[in-house]
Amino acid sequence: MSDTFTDWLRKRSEPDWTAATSHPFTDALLAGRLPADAMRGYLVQDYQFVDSFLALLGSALAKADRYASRLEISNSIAVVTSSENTYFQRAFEALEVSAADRKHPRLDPSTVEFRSLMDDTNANGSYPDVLAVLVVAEWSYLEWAMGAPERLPEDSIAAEWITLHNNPQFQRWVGWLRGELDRVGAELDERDQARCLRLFQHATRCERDFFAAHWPG
Ligand SMILES: Cc1ncc(CN)c(N)n1
Repeated sequence: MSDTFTDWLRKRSEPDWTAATSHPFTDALLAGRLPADAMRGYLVQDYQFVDSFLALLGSALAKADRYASRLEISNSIAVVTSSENTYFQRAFEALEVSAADRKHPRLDPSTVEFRSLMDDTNANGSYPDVLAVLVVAEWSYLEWAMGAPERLPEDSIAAEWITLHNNPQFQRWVGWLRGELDRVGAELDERDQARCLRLFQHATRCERDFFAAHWPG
């Protein structure tokens, strides 16, 4: 069977893709041996990531070429703004994150870089461009989280972060998102496909660097 557009994007993003999806940070998270300080720092920065990520989902919603796609995207927006948001609030309580760090933490350079990629794609990108960045953010998370052992970490903050990213609804969403980029990507000319590839590669490096910034090893 021939490669889909997203298979091609991913292959052309190696070795960064593998570095982002089998990082020592996620290996430790899955094994239940990630230090609480590392998880706290990561989640504080990730909450800032989620702000721009949500705006990027909104950009996809606005730029989509059909109503059925808008419905799929709005389902994902509902998850980010409900179960994922309450997860952050509970995790911040459990990890004793200060009010200042919940709202206005000092941003790590890896957060700044990822946010500016998302904000720029939101402001200037086409629908396929936006999808390219979203696909990396969601597919890479699905991939590491699917490596979860049968016995999840006892720590509920770690366990829940894993299941948020490998549950059947999330698997279905990532499958849809990839299919959507395969659909609209097939219509692009070579120049526009190359721009999607550059965005995909940039987002993959951002994912790798985000984990590296919080890995104490
Ligand atoms: C950095 C990052 N990338 C992706 C995801 C999954 N939406 C996330 N929560 N954080």
